[in-house]
Amino acid sequence: MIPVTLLTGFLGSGKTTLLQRLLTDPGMARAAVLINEFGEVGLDHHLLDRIDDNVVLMKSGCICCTVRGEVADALMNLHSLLTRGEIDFDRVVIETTGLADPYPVLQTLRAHPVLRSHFDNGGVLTTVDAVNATRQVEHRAEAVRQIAAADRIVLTKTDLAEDGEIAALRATLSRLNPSARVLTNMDAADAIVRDLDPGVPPLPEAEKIDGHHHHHDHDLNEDLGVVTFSLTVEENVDWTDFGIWLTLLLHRYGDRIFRFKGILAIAGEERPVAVHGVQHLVHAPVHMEHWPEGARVSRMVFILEGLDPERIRRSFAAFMRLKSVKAVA
Ligand SMILES: Nc1nc2c(ncn2[C@@H]2O[C@H](COP(=O)(O)OP(=O)(O)OP(=O)(O)O)[C@@H](O)[C@H]2O)c(=O)[nH]1
Repeated sequence: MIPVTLLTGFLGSGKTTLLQRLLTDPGMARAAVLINEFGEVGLDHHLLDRIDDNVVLMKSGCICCTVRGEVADALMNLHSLLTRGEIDFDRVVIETTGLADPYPVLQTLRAHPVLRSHFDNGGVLTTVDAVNATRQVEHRAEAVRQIAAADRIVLTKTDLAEDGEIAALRATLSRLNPSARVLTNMDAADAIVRDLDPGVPPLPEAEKIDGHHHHHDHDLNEDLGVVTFSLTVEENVDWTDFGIWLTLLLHRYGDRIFRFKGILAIAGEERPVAVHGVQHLVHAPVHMEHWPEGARVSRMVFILEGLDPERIRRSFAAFMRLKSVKAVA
């Protein structure tokens, strides 16, 4: 399986600049790059030094309508070139336009009948502009979605921001997506590349979750805004029931669930099982070796938009017939 890393981030947040730097790392020597740009004529590829057969430019008028098809076609092309021995690559990086929601691309990778057997989720890397992100997060839903979907965040333009601004932004990021690892443009390319594949998603430490974060988003015009919250359960969870509950939940509210991650104590399983997903998409569950912090307690984290966390807590407790479900504040 070939990992596909999604490089996303708001307009002008430094995706191309970062990509250019990452491509100098030996770990990226055999990366194929897809660039998906908004607008008639792509420019970004001119900015990348390494223009060769492995860099494919996708032009996309309206990202929402065409991204799935374009990405799928481009990956299919890459794969047939690979099997014919015309090019060689061991990973793919897709740079999306600054206005893209990463979710459709993740979903394409997962659901496409052919792609799903060749390509794997290689993680979402989101660039966050230390100078402008605070404002973007307040006004633009895409910016929040990109941060929520991230496995790794790279803070860019930290050289232009005050220490206080950076600290405040880090606090905002850890509320919006407590489990994303945050690096900066000051980190060496190899440190960022080494860290690309998400593997088992790290869950936030309990103390990092600070309950309900209310964030007003003018575009969404939802009273509740974006809320991050977590649930803990002491009793074992029945895997089949959980699957049904999660399917029903995502079917009904997937659009409003930017991200969820969980470590579950499954009845009949010694080891913890990690689950995670983005909107309607659930990644394959992973068996972990150890319980983080030693305790066998199920924990789930949700990043919601316009959805009352209490509704999720109640539905989970009722459907699963569990008594010990707590929302962590
Ligand atoms: N000072 C400074 N400037 C940066 C940094 N990263 C990016 N820039 C500048 O910010 C501008 C936008 O960077 P790009 O890499 O083109 O951003 P992008 O996210 O690819 O932009 P779009 O594709 O238009 O969304 C360029 O002028 C970069 O030189 C950084 O870490 N520090």
